[in-house]
Amino acid sequence: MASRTACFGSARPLTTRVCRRSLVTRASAGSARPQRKRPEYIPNRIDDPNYVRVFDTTLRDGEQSPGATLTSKEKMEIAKQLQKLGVDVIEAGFPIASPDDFEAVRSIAMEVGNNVDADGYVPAICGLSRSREADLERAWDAVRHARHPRVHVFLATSPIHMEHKLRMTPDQVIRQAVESVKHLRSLGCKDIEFSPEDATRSHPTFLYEVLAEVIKAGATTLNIPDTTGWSLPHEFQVLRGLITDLRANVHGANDVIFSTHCQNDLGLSTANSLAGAMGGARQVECTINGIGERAGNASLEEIVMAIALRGERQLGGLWTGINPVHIAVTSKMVCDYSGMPVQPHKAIVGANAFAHESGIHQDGMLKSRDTYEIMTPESIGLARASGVGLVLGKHSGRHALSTRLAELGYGDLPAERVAELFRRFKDLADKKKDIADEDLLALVQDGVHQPEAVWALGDLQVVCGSMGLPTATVKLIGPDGLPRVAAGMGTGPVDAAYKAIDSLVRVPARLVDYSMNGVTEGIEALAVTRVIQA
Ligand SMILES: CC(=O)SCCNC(=O)CCNC(=O)[C@H](O)C(C)(C)COP(=O)(O)OP(=O)(O)OC[C@H]1O[C@@H](n2cnc3c(N)ncnc32)[C@H](O)[C@@H]1OP(=O)(O)O
Ligand SMILES: CC(C)C(=O)C(=O)O
Repeated sequence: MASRTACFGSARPLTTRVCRRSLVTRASAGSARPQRKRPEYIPNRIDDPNYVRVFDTTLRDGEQSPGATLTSKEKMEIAKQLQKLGVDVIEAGFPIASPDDFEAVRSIAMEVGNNVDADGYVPAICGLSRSREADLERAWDAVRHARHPRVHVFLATSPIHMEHKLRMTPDQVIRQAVESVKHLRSLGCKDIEFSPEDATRSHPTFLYEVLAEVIKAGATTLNIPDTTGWSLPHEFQVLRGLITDLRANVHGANDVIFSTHCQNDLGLSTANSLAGAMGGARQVECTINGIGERAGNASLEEIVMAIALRGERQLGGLWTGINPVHIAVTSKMVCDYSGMPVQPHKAIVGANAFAHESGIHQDGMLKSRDTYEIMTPESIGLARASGVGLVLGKHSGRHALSTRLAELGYGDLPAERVAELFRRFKDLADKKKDIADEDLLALVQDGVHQPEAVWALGDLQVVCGSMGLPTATVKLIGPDGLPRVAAGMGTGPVDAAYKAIDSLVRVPARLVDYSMNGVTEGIEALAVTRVIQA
């Protein structure tokens, strides 16, 4: 236990240093690429043993999210953005699914798949296919004009899928998998990914057998899909054993890349993907914002930032070619085009990911940002909306309020005035969830321009509707501090209230005009009221 504490104690500052050096520098350099040059794209080999390929499947698995259909134009825009982000492989769709999907994959392969970026890099473009000749040919047709065309063929290997869905015996599955890989080879495809669907619920010896056979047939990437999100991270790490066995026993297994594809049914997709990478996978499949079938897929931004922040020291030196400064824009684009909103507390890209509402946190942030932030918003391409991202609300303290007031130009208010504003701010925050800048300005200006109160409002009750006369009952606290109550009737609720007030203050007047303009937004908004009496 003692050594564990020591380990965590010494790791934190180092992590922060890594973050500051490798991310903030990169973020401030705008669109600069990661400092290391990523290895050349070779289908079955990566020349840097620590480099993890990022395979983005937003346009395929992501699009399988119910309600997330993308048009071809939107897919093209996203693909271009994914290239900017630095993904290694773009799975652009499932070409047999529809003529439109075929066309989307084909045009992405032609355009993005041949667009050499400033560093001489072009992403591989991949099409998904079932283990059927017509599918394979359609997928190959769609991607073949890319500089690095890839076909991803899948066939389920778990007993439940083989028996109930495919209605095939294990022998038939092996034969069909091998024939598919060979067929792709015969078409001229040299970059072949094979996925034993539902791998994590497959029998380990059968899984081994299928993988060994497809390696011999010519597959270049072997993906281990956790199709139902069933796996636990420590189980995913046993991938190391599978890889070691295959490499020791199967000719050609040293020249293939292993991959993860983790669904999020138990919320473990990021953890499983990282465990897989620790186990030897050098490709991670993921989607922007974690969208995907059912509970979604592993989230690209989570995996990438975990590797960026912790890869150097805690993940054995792993790194990716992603330039995190493009994450925020990509996330927003996918959110807008897919219509899949990002939950506010989503890691990395949620609206609250860099927001601080509690007084103690805000105090810490004001003193030093790394008290509560392990990365900067700038590192993922977000400009801070204001100051250090403080959200003022009922848990905020004086430090945060004074800082925001100073940022709004009220840095020289006397201490008593700040104390009074703090009290009114807390009252308002009890009624209103977030206090916006406009709320604060209204509070400050209200105090500055208010005449001194002689009568104070105690309570007010108004009854009005389509039946009868509007009536108001008002309780006022007089100059002597004593309460007085009166009722009035009027042409409307405001007129009735003023009639009641008039009867108490005994300054006869007639309501001439009344208007109310919202200063802030929402149902708890502050408003400016204008009353003209004669
Ligand atoms: C785990 C995953 O995410 S896999 C990807 C899932 N994505 C999608 O399904 C989206 C796109 N899909 C589609 O547009 C359609 O399902 C199509 C065009 C692919 C197929 O449509 P249909 O021919 O009408 O078949 P349908 O979808 O109803 O049924 C699937 C068939 O494929 C078979 N099948 C499923 N997986 C595979 C596979 N990997 N290889 C070969 N056949 C398969 C099923 O057993 C079933 O066969 P059957 O018709 O002989 O019973
Ligand atoms: C096609 C495969 C990789 C897949 O999406 C899954 O198994 O979830």
